[in-house]
Amino acid sequence: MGQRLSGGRSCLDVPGRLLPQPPPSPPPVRRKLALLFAMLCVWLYMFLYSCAGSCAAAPGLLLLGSGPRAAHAPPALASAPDGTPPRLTFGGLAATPLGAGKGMAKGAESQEEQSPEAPDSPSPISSFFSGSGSKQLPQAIIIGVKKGGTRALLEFLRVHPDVRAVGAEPHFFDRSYDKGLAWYRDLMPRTLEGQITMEKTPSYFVTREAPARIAAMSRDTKLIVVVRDPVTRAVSDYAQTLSKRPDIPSFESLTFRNRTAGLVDTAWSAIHIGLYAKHLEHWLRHFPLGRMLFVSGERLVRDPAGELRRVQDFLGLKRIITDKHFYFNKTKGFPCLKKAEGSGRPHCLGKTKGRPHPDIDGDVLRRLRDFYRPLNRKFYQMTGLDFGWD
Ligand SMILES: Nc1ncnc2c1ncn2[C@@H]1O[C@H](COP(=O)(O)OS(=O)(=O)O)[C@@H](OP(=O)(O)O)[C@H]1O
Repeated sequence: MGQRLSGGRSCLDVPGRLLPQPPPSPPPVRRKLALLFAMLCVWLYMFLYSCAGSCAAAPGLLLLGSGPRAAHAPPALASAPDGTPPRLTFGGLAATPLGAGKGMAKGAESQEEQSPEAPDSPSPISSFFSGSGSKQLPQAIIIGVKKGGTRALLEFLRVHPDVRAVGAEPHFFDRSYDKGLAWYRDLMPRTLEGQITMEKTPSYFVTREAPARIAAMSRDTKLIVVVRDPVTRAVSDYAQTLSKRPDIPSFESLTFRNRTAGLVDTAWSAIHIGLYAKHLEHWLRHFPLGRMLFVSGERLVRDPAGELRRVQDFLGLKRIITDKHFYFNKTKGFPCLKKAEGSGRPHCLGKTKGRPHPDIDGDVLRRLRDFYRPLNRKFYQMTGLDFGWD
């Protein structure tokens, strides 16, 4: 103490810099700069927030720069005033470039293989906005059919800024219904005002309980069914199973209950799914035809923009997805996106879409065509659309 006080210094003599001092007031220029920066941040936040719903709709910004938006068009397939559906022909359409298809074993699961085109992880831009908006139950569902081209349709639709969709198949109305609608809603991506929430689960179309369950959620739900020649579809289904279980019996032996008698085994799921008229009857007990849109799987390959136009009209969306969004990839043998949603890079569907189909005995295919013909005709009548499979 004495030491500290020596030299004539007391505690009171400690230099001012060691005592608590009030913070120096920032010079006016720095204060103004800080204020300006804060205002800039607020403005930037508001700008980006509004962009999530509106700027993205401008094709020149986040899409392809594909020109002005087309005007809203009326639904292409509105029913006639007397309730009879209009007739639209898909006749003369070529089958998929790879021709005849593939199938699956009796009772085989109908879940889509996990593939890169079923992304659950949001794109960087969606992650940025993941905090905004709210989760809604889907207003539109792609309910089928398995191997019809459902993944291609959903991936193409996702390019639309007003469509938000779950990547993986939720299988809520067939496998997880007991989990409840809150669970289902929680699977959905967040949407902003004016955006449509969608999902696809192709097995719904053949699930007996699905129509009533979806109607109980909302009778206004829009239902999309991608249909494909049931014979090619069956072969495609078989090829999928064969790729996982190479030891399954031949397509020919699974097709018939009694080959000599020409008795087709309708219990085999690859055949059963193609009984479109029968499945549609169940849906029409719960939904009017006007709530359903039938997309031609063949035309989705041949003219994706044409089918996407019908789908956008049906969903009440602006016609933003056009032929400018697609190119034909010769190696893949299918149309691909010039710029995929989120990445902005060219994007084809993965290897599990567009597989080579095994060779099937021509006589078996002919007999299957004969089997499906009357059912296809009934389906054309019910939908008012001729898909040209015969
Ligand atoms: N653009 C494009 N690229 C690749 N594949 C396309 C495309 N458009 C339609 N398809 C056809 O989609 C068929 C698979 O149908 P799904 O996606 O409905 O299959 S699944 O039920 O989800 O497993 C798939 O069937 P396979 O050719 O038998 O593999 C394709 O023919």
